Formats: sequence, C-alpha cells, structure tokens
Amino acid sequence: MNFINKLSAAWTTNNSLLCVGLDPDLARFPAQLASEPDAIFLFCKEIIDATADLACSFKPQIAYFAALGAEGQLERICAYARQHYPHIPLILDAKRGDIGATARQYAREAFDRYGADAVTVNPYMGFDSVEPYMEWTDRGAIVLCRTSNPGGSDLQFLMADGKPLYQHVARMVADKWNRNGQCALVVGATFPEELAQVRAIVGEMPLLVPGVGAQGGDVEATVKSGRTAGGAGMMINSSRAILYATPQGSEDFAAAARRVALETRDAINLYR
Ligand SMILES: O=c1ccn([C@@H]2O[C@H](COP(=O)(O)O)[C@@H](O)[C@H]2O)c(=O)[nH]1
Repeated sequence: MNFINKLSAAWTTNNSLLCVGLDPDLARFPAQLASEPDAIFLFCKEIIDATADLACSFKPQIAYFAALGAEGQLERICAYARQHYPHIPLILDAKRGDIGATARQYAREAFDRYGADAVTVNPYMGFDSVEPYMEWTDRGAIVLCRTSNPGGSDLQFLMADGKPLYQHVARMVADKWNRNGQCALVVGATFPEELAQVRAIVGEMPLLVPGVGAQGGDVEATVKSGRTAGGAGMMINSSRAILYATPQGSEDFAAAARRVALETRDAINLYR
C-alpha cells in the first residue's frame, strides 16, 4: 500500500487526524529511564504503544536522535513501529534539501535505512532536489510550504508575481511536482489563514500541520481551515505537549501522553 492510501486508511481506522511527534529529549525523561543505555528507544516505544490507536501517523524528528549519535535507536524505533503498527504511516521529519545525487542518498536513508513511509523535504533547491524521493513510488515527499515558525515569514511571505512565495510552492507542487500523487505539504497550525489558502490551491492533497500544543496553534481554526470536504486531509502534529504531558516523575509519562493524545484527537474531531 502506498503512503497516501495508508494515510487514508489510518484516518478512518483510528478516526484520527493526529500525528504523534517523536522528539525525544533525555533532559525531560523520568530520571531512572534517562540513565538506561537505550533510553530513547524505550521512551519512544512506550509513547508509540500508548498512542497507536489514537494516531494517523508517527513523526520522529531526526535531529533529536542524530544530535546524540542515536541513529541506531531511531532505526530500532522505526523497525518497531513498522512491525507492530504497520498500518500507521511513519514520517521521517528530516527537512532534507540538496542536489539530486545527494538527495538520492538522503532518500535511501529515509526509505531504506529507516523504512519511512514519507520524509519532509525543503523545496528551496527546486524539483531536481525533490525528484529522487519520487523514485520510491510507494513513499511520500512532504514539502515545506508555510512552516509554523514566525521566521518562516522572512522568505515564505516574500511577494513574487503578486503572490507570497508559499503560494507559489503550493501551486508548483500541486500542478508540476506531484506527478505520481506522492506529495504532501507542510503548513503550520500557527497560520490558519494561510492553511486555508493552501487547501484552496491543492485540493485534496494531504497536509502535515505542526504547531498545535506547545506552539499554541488553535485546534478549531486549524481544522476548519485545513480540512477537506470529507473532513480529513491533515496530519495535525503535536510532539512536546504529548511526550512531556506531565511534570517529570509525577505521573506515568506514557499514561499522560495517552491522555493528552486522546484529548487532542477528540478536540480535532469536534470540528471535522
Ligand atoms: O513548520 C514546521 C515543520 C516541522 N515542525 C516540527 O514539528 C514538531 C513540532 O513539535 P511541537 O513540540 O509540537 O512544537 C517538531 O519536530 C518540529 O521540528 C514544526 O514545528 N514546524
């Protein structure tokens, strides 16, 4: 099953548009767990097991693993998710962007090494920097469009031919890059007006929407702006608000993560 079909099935099976982000930060782990040699794997495994029936996708952010030289634990957690929850898409958040020959190596890393269903990519270097990912015809390329951070406006709001740059990205991906129906876009929940603009441009294309939870994006505005006619079309990501739902040690972290994931999924579903 390809990425888009797998995502559509997960939306239905789990009645969820929630993407659970995996941004493991040892400093925020329970102290006893943090001292384990494979603490990152164990933490992410607990989170995955606690939320797998509530999520439409999981999104490990590679920097949290690579910064600690913990790519081996990322490999293990991706393998674990694929083995135990093969119906939930796994998105590697790596925001890659480079010339084609190098992009092909990044694609091998995302799809062969980690077995991701999709990877986030940066459009700044143009189509030949994204095309190599399309050679894996059953996987997805999720292109940065209007990111959730305030500084994204520095470039993404620049006007060209009377329109902001992020709208050109949305139009270009929808009309030219998405030849095999493998593309999705990143649009921040912190920019609901722009989310609505992107939805109007790209039709049913899936959107990865980070920014609810720790970044303060409004759930109602996000869902109403980004939903498709069928009430889906988005992976609304929350990472820290789920992973660190409770002060260290005061409650079981996985139970707290489940509680917040459930609340977030249900809050999203109110407005679909
Ligand atoms: O525009 C973007 C693109 C990616 N991200 C990533 O999503 C999560 C958000 O984490 P929270 O803890 O829910 O804020 C994180 O991995 C970012 O690298 C984003 O925030 N904005």
